Amino acid sequence: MRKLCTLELLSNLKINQFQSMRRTEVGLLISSLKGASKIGEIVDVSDKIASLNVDITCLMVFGKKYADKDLDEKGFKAMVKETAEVAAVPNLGDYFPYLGVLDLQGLTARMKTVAKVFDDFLEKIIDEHVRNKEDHKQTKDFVDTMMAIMESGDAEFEFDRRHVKAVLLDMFLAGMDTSSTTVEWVLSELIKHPQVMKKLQKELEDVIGLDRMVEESDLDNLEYLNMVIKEALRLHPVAPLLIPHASMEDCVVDGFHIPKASRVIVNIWAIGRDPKVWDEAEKFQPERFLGSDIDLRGRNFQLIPFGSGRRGCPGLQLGLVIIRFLVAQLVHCFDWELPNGMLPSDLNMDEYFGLVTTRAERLMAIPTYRLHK
Ligand code: HEM
Repeated sequence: MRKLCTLELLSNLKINQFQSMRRTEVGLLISSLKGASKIGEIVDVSDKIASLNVDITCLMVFGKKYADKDLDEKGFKAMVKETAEVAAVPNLGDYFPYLGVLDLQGLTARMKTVAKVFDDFLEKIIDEHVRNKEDHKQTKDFVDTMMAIMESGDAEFEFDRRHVKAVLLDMFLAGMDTSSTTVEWVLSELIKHPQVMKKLQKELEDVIGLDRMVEESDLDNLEYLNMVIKEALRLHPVAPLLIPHASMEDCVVDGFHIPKASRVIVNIWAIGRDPKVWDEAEKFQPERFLGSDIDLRGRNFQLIPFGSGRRGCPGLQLGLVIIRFLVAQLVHCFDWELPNGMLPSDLNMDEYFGLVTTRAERLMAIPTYRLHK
């Protein structure tokens, strides 16, 4: 199943097919921020980024944008937040199975409610795709791709409508919060460190100039941008405990005996701030990656925001394209100021813990447009 997703949904070819969609959607965000810039409006940046990511994810997975009310009266962001929260809370039933049936924390009940909402929504979307099957779309969304595999019978394992729904939900949840939360953290760190912001803007000016907007094809030429993103992911890995793993064999790690079938939780948040590994670990200093070959692909265990190995994130490439493109646009097109004369150093960086760890407070800021056109 994982191989199928990697090859059919998250390959470079598939990522590139959605490039013009991302360009259009990010363009819409920039236009709306430009409007805010004209009147000096304070913008809820967290909300703007999250909404953009809901749209990008819906278009890629389901083929069209959905309004909040299409999911449930609570809406997408609230339901995704609820899912991440329920999934992250330690469940007593996992540790004392005889307590599981009692559901003392009410987690099973909450999970069932969330599952029903998503299931109804996915059933509706699949039915729509079946009805409109004859439409000849230029780019197949994830539902089309999964349904085609199901109908062809080519999968070498059981693959029916239940599996299609499971993959769609996985892709939707995994892709939604992670990229937008990372962009929020990167932008927060940049606003908090104006000298880093200036240096990144200078790179963007040198490579792109001020007469046109950034394109995805520019991203490989933006070295400092990559360093900034690595540094933000070191301090703010959005999945601070990765996803729980299980040891397949008895093993010894760093002198600790880990019996087969133990639940293993890797605290990458702590690794990212470990003073034994990083100089001045608490400081935001993208320059630490200058000339270093540490990358984000899971080879360097001191920096594994996407996990590592066979269960590492298969959406890494897609996630990085979205983050790099969006951060580059936001920083290239605008200067950012905090509201009510707040100093950058006073920006609150508290975290709100969940499977995905977000900012505790929304990021509010005033954009000023800085391109020539
Ligand atoms: C900033 C963006 C992202 C970050 C930081 C991130 C991070 C992670 C992490 C830490 C894991 C767990 C790895 C482990 O436990 O070893 C994971 C798993 C996963 N990610 Fe991502 N991810 C991002 C974006 C995406 C996107 C865009 C998608 C797809 C649309 C995606 C799909 C998945 C899936 C399906 C898994 C489960 C893989 C498995 O269990 O085998 N991720 N991700």
